[in-house]
Amino acid sequence: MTTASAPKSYKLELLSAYGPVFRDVLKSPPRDCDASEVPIIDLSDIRGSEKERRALAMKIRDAAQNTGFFYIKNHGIPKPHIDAAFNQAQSFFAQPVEKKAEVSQKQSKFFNGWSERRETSISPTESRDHREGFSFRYDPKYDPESKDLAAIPEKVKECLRDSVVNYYPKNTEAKDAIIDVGLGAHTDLQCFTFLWQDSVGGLQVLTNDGQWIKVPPVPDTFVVNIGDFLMRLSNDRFKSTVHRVYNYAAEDRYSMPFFFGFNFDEKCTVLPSCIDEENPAKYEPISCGETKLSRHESTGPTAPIANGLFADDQGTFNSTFEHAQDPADQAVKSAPVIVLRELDYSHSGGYRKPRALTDIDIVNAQLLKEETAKDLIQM
Ligand SMILES: O=C(O)CCC(=O)C(=O)O
Ligand SMILES: [Fe+2]
Repeated sequence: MTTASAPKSYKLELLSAYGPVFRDVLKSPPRDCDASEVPIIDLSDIRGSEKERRALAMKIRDAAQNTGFFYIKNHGIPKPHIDAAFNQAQSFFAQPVEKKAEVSQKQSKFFNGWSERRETSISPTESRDHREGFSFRYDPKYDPESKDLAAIPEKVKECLRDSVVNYYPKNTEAKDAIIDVGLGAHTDLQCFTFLWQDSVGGLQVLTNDGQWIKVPPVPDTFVVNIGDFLMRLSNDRFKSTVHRVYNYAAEDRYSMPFFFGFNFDEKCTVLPSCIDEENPAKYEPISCGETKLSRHESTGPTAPIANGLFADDQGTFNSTFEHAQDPADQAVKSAPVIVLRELDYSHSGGYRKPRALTDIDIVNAQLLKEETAKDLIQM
């Protein structure tokens, strides 16, 4: 008798500006990255001779075209500033939930503020995110250290500097237990991200071959990665790479990403220098604000809970389940139903926009057989 071999890969659903995209991902465990995949680039030459600056620019270009992730060292950001920010992050998250709720992201029009554990679900294929975040936007107006605003070039003034501090609580399960993802698989939306991570580890990056690789902390470096808007600007020359976080450690993990990109009212258009006869523009101009809004709507508190099951344009249900481990979903175990929230998507303008917030008993609505519903709930 032949036994069917277990599939070696699974489909990972990702959110993009045009709706869901899928990647084949190997089921093999994450392996360590090597220096060719995520190089450490020394920025000391940034103020060197033209030759040195060119050589540095080429290293950055190669890394941006290869994995889209690299470390930078000798970046010039003073250690006391980083330590002070890290201390603030720890003190903020150590406060009681009621205190943090006073600055809840739910009250903000622009997605600033605190998001609680399991509030977001950045990856439709994975569990809810087991992390807390605090999002804010840098504005020199509120900077306690006055800055010479005239020194900032006009073009850069239009850019947005979004920041988050992330807190991934320590793992209290057994080392080999299946745990929730800290922050699910995603690409960053803006142009590029500078990420400071503490010494705990947990960041993983997806290679082109669909293998998760670990990008461990390297003292005194920042991780830099390319975001979606830079990938569009460069007509896909620079790679916006999928990444996620799992905190398997018995220690709390903190990270501080800084997203550099466009303001809400800007348009992201492919640069003329990245287009020629053989490489026509792959992307239409898009509104940065709308894209950002649509991403937040799809990942925030109202994101689908029974992720991976959604109707396509013909109303057919596609099952792309990988995990449905969310205890909130599993709470419906007692009944042979799966309640889908926010089932209804419009595809207007190429964005995946939630149109309505609905609770649907999909068994009663005869969209799913009771047996299948039970199987899905048990997964
Ligand atoms: O915590 C990390 O290492 C990564 C965080 C991240 O990817 C994000 O906030 O977009
Ligand atoms: Fe990210």
